Amino acid sequence: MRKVTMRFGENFYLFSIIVIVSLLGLVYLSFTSSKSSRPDVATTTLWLAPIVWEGTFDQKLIDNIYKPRNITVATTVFAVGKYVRFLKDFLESAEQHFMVGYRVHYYLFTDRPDEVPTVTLGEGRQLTVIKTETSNRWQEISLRRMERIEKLIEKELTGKADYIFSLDVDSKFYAHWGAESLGDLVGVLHAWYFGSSRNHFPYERRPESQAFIPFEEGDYYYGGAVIGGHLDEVHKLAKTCRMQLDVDRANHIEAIWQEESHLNKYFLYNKPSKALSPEYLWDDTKWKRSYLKVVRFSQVVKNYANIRPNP
Ligand SMILES: CC(=O)N[C@H]1[C@@H](OP(=O)(O)OP(=O)(O)OC[C@H]2O[C@@H](n3ccc(=O)[nH]c3=O)[C@H](O)[C@@H]2O)O[C@H](CO)[C@H](O)[C@@H]1O
Ligand SMILES: [Mn+2]
Repeated sequence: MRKVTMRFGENFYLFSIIVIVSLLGLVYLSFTSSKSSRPDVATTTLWLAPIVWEGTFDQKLIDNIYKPRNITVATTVFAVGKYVRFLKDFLESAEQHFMVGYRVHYYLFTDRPDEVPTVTLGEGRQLTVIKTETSNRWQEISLRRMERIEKLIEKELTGKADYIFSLDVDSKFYAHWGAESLGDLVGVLHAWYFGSSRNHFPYERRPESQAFIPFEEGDYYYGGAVIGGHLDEVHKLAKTCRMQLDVDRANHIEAIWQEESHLNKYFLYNKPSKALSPEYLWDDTKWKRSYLKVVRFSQVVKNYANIRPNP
């Protein structure tokens, strides 16, 4: 009889411990899984594409997915006229922070090949200089990128690269920019318009332009300085924007922010599969906001009158 009581006592003790440990486990799990790592910002778009912020991804897990695929990331950079002066900082900082550990092939378009600085590239990284003509209008230099990207993908990249990024050269990398940025079609949320309501976005508002977006439409304002994605998707984007730019040209109209306006129109009807937060396109002149935990890539301060061929 005594033995039975003892066994019951022991079992009860063990049972209580199991219950307490399980409860603590449940509390821990519900706490860690329901708590968003970034409650201060939206981390998905309304069409459930991720918005990439510091704290929303695990770099090791992402590298485990992309590294075995042995991918190549083509990266187009335009340095026409005096913009060659930005190349050194751009390339040196890219070698420190941009897609480190991945194969990167820079395609550098310039009218001044002799002025391209020598920058030591890491393993698996290369640079091809492509001579291109200049223009006496900066707007033209900027918007012509679409057609050059379109042709580059058609003539050069098929079978040689998997992803492509087009990046503004008047910029610098300050921190990690890795495979978390890859996706089928990738746009960046423009730092100056992030958080503004859409009627404040500087979309093209004249219906005569192919880039026209009415006031009651629009999701975000995307920056023209970063366009990315899978080769096929970026080819479709560049070709469509180039065709729309051609129609505008024939109608003697230039969209307010040139190819950036056409890009915004494109993204309105062809939603990006991933959006990069303003961490990926900040501006050195902009006051750092509390949501900005890290600046990865930022536009450097420039004297427009000094470097552009026209006002
Ligand atoms: C931060 C951002 O989203 N910037 C966009 C914005 O102004 P930005 O003021 O950033 O335009 P920008 O002067 O940097 O020109 C865009 C790019 O074109 C190239 N370039 C331009 C002029 C020149 O003389 N030589 C030259 O090489 C260069 O690669 C430069 O980075 O609007 C432009 C279109 O109007 C582009 O969409 C830019 O990407
Ligand atoms: Mn720029």
